Amino acid sequence: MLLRSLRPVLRLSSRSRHSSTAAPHSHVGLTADDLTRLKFQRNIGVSAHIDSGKTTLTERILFYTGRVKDIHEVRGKDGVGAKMDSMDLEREKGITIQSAATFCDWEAPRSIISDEKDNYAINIIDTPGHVDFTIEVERALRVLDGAILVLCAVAGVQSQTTTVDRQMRRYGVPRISFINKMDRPGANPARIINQIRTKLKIAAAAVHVPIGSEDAFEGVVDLVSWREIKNVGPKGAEVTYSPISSALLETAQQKRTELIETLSEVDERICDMYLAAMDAPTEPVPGMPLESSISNEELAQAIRRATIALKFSPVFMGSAIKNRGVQTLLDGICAYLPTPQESKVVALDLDATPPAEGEVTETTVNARGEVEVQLTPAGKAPFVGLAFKLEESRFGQLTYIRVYQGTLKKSGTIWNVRTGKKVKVPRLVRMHSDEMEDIESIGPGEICAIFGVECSSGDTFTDGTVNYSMTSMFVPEPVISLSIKPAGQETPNFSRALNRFQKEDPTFKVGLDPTSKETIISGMGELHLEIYVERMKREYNVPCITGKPLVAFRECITSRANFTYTHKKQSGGAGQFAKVIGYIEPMTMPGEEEAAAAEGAAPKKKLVGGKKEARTDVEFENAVMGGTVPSNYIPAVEAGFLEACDKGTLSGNVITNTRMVLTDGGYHIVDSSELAFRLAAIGAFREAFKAARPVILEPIMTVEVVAPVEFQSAVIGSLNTRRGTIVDSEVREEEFSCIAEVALNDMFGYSNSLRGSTQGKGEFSMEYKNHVPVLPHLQKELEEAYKKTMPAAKK
Ligand SMILES: Nc1nc2c(ncn2[C@@H]2O[C@H](COP(=O)(O)OP(=O)(O)OP(=O)(O)O)[C@@H](O)[C@H]2O)c(=O)[nH]1
Repeated sequence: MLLRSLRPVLRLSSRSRHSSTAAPHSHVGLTADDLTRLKFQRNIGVSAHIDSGKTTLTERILFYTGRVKDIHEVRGKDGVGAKMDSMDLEREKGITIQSAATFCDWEAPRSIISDEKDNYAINIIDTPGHVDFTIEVERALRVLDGAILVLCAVAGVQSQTTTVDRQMRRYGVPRISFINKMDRPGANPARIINQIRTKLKIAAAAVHVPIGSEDAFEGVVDLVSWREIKNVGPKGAEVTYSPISSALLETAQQKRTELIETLSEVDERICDMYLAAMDAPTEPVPGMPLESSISNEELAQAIRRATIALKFSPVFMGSAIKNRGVQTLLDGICAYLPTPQESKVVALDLDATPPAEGEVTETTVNARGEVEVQLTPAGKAPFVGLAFKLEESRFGQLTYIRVYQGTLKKSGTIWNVRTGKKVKVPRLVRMHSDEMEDIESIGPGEICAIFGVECSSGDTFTDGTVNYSMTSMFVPEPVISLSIKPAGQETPNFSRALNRFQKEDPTFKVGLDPTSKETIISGMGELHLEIYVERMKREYNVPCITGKPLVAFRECITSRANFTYTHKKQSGGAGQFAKVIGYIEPMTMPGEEEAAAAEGAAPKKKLVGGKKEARTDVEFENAVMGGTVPSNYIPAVEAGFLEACDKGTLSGNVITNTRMVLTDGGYHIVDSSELAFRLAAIGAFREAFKAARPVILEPIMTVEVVAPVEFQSAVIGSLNTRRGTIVDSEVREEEFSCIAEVALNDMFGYSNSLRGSTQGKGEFSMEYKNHVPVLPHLQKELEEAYKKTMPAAKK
């Protein structure tokens, strides 16, 4: 079927005017071998809010699939720690910091009720839950075909669940929801499903009914295969199947009907079957609901179709820690999540030029005017792979690659599309957390790692016969920074470590404060930076002293302002002359763009791989007519504008959301130069900036606090004193949660204060929401503080 669906696309590219490079190779179709391999291949991620049990669940998956011999708990008493938390810091803190890749094999039923089994190969990436490490989730989802969204049976949809949901939408990743911790007091799956529907706005329905609750949670009724599934024996390794007991039959019938009804809203085929069953009810199969004319297999197919079409999420239930429901989830992964062939993967053809305006062509061009090609996961197609994660290992740089088409071979040669460099693949491995297995070659749809290849995160590799680039990942801007210096003598290890971290993690940035000459590191939160400072000490033997964390303020304008500026210098030798006329204006009103991004809109960042990364939050437009500024000086004006945007004049922070339009100007035949135009642009911009009612912006965070109910007023009181706005709160049986929006600047020291006010029982998480203008008194303070750091002449 896929061959059929791909064919039109391939034909289109071969017919298209410009896809001369793409066309011949695109004809490489999928062989029978490819089809079989892909059918039994799954690439999935495990993502969720902090502490939902992702690592505990992955540990079970590895145990039941035979990848690890025993189960070790996160912060377990045996002191070993979970396999996927391989860093010492992760094991000490009991949190996942880096995503870890592994793979396993699973024998899943051939059809939903069949006793015959097929062997599936599953690549799994366990991702961190903490928002400070969100880039890890971002890059994992970029290369995965499906995901398990883990939710706590008590806490349900939490702040980071919504972030992960947004990331899944951004990359079009279908997901199974897994309600974990069904053993907890207060577990309430119906409430969680309702939250998935209302808060994540996706159709969802249970495919399970729990058997027993809290401590007595024993297993599930599977509504599709219509039987009870329980785990027995040591570590729940044995799975037993039995008919549904009479006590649960009625609930199961209702829930199966609910499942079919929910599916009918998003899948036409099951809707027709459901209506037909309603119109002419057949004699119900004893013990089955009314619409029993819909077979188990038809129901399973409908779930699969709707899940892959991103319209539905089947909800599984279990308790990872009590070893319940994990094997059934594995069966679900194989049954409902897509094969690599079913995920549409698009690359940019850098050799193709987009068709002229008005030209009728079948070339696919995206919103940025780039020509897109669809990749075919055929083993014989030209190799295309994406380096999505870098890691320093004992043997040198380890680069994780998702192979999209073609085959990657050990000792083969590959091209880095961004740098144009040819490199040999000295060693090819499959990763199992921090262990690896050497392999000779790897086919499309797979995830592997290569050694000793210099590249950056996000680079595309090909076999050199195609010039394709995978589109970029969304990279959030840092919100916090601090100064750092070695505690002792500065050794080369200091900059070596910072360079490496920067290369591995695009959300970690290193800069130099031009005034204080201090090294400044910035990132996604206090924990993010704290982890890197700790790693400097442990991995590079460079203990460091850090300054107070500072919020990443930004500056922007709020109105339009015109400029007419002449840069003139006549002091012996050649003179300098450049005149620029135009205006600056806000691109959107402050906060608007972030709000759009928060809704899951396509990221505005340009390519990370393939072309040079460029700023897209500021814009330059050349509207000069009649050559009053010769075209060879225009790039210099743009460069001047961008340089001016690096440092605002209010507080020295980066300027954002600003467009400069050059409409007119003047030049001198002898005295004009690129330098003169660059300086003119800087001068013009600074002058117009003052007139355009500039403001300083600060990051606002969405903060979620969960604590026992008795501390509710203490928690709300402390959020109020931090100028927080409570946007949502929920009281459950014993605990309550509340969501507030608070300026990051007011959140310093919050973890200590929360610990104090809740006897250590409260937990919080926060994530970046948007930047908004600071209050006038803070703006004044920041401006004054900045003026004091300026040399006297510049004030
Ligand atoms: N009651 C109960 N506790 C669980 C269950 N699964 C995990 N836990 C506990 O929840 C805590 C967090 O588990 P992890 O597996 O580290 O969660 P995580 O989502 O990987 O955490 P991060 O990666 O740090 O976000 C640990 O103390 C686990 O023992 C479960 O099914 N029931």
